[in-house]
Amino acid sequence: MPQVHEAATHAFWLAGRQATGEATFDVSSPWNGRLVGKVSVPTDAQIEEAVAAAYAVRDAFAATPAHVRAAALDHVSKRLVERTEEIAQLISAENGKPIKWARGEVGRAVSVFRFAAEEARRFNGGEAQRLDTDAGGAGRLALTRRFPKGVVLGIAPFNFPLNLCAHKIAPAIAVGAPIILKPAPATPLSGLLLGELLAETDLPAGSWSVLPVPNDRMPALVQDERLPVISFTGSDKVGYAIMDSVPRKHCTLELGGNGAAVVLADYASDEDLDWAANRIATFSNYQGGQSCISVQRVIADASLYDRLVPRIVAAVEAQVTGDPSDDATDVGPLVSEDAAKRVESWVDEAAQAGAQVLTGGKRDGASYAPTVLADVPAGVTLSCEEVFGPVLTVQKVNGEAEAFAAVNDSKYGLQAGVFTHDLQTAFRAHRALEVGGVVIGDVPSYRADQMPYGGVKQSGVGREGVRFAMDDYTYERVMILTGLAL
Ligand SMILES: NC(=O)C1=CN([C@@H]2O[C@H](COP(=O)(O)OP(=O)(O)OC[C@H]3O[C@@H](n4cnc5c(N)ncnc54)[C@H](OP(=O)(O)O)[C@@H]3O)[C@@H](O)[C@H]2O)C=CC1
Ligand SMILES: O=C(O)[C@H](O)COP(=O)(O)O
Repeated sequence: MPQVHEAATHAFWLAGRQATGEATFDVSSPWNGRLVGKVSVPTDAQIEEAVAAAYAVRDAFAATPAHVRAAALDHVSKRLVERTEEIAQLISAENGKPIKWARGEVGRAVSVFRFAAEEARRFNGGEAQRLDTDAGGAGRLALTRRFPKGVVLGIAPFNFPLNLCAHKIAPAIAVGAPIILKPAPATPLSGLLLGELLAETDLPAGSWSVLPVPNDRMPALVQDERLPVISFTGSDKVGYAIMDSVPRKHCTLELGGNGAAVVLADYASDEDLDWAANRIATFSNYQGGQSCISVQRVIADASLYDRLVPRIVAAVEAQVTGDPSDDATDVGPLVSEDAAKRVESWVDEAAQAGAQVLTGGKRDGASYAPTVLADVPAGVTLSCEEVFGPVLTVQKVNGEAEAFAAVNDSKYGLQAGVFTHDLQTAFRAHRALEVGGVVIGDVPSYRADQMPYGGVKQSGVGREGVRFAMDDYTYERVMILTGLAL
């Protein structure tokens, strides 16, 4: 069985090579407090060195042949496959994520790098447009290709310590944009391990760095004019603070959500309700609910509400909680005891305001029991904010229009799931729901890594998903050829 590098001091990656700074911080398991590793913190001079190197290499990197970038991406993908078990254990140890979900995350990162390799080979063939549609354009042709906007600053959160780093790095390499990645301080080890794999490639020095920069030194990096693109995943509070502080930069913000699963009247057979209940229970609790597309709100038609809710409660109670390293565990701890205390306070607030706790509602250290609430009053925090914990609310509605209005009654708009068999309803949902993605016949928590992913309203701006992030990191530059025999 491969071993996680216990309590080793992890160097960071400065312009493609390992380096250490003057200080370190500890990374501990949220499950048992065990020290998982120590991480070296870059000094100001080292951060400057990484930025200067990325800036200096930007033109050369953009001009790298596609096969070089694709080969590097393929290499990382293959090495992730080879080291899957070790990396899954690392994710599980630093994040508290159950090992089966951690293995799934590594599998997704394998795909992200593979998709990026494929896209790198296809990217920028150019698009020709004849301009002789008017007399003034006779003999003229526009050739449009995309070029990097510049060095990318990627900021990743703790909930998918590997794959959300992959979603920043892989598209940047695919387009030839240098990237400086800041992993989340709670879970930096997976992002640093990605550096090990990148260091095995022929990518030019300076084209990538992984720097665990403390937050108090982030504003300077965010303001740095040599980094014109910021790709951030995390809370709306921090994301918008960053964007507001640099209004002239290109910011992609992938922020929170309070994902809704709608169960409509036609989804009423016993088989339908069992499927919906099981999917809802699984995906309100996966990664302890710490995914911005986890199910937070169930919006069920009144005609089936009384048959659905007991099934959901039973399926939630069947979730296996406990040690994240155990293959059988479905739900582990949250990222920290503070996070679990916050979830506890929101559930307690809702209960005091009249909500019924149908199951769960208990905390043990950093672990919070999978929880279902009904009759949650509109004004409480749980009704308005992203809970980011293993908690779901159930709500009764009359008909499709009321259900869709309830989904849209949120400041967030990331993804929604609609359980229906009706094609017309599916199209109406697609048109009516103010979200970045509508999943028909399943929960909102489905993300394929190659599809466009991102939100509207407070859920963010811009799209990730390999090709879409590549578009985001680049801009169109047109070349007009003249005097041609078109
Ligand atoms: N959309 C999503 O997937 C996510 C949503 N969230 C939501 O956010 C809540 C809080 O989680 P949290 O991890 O604190 O999320 P944050 O938004 O605070 O953190 C996300 C990333 O941004 C970093 N960061 C924090 N402050 C700054 C800053 N001023 N400048 C640059 N980078 C900064 C964080 O580092 P550091 O950890 O040191 O603060 C981390 O790497 C969650 O409960 C959840 O509701 C969180 C994570 C992901
Ligand atoms: O499945 C995923 O990739 C995540 O849910 C996306 O990450 P997010 O929770 O940060 O959106």
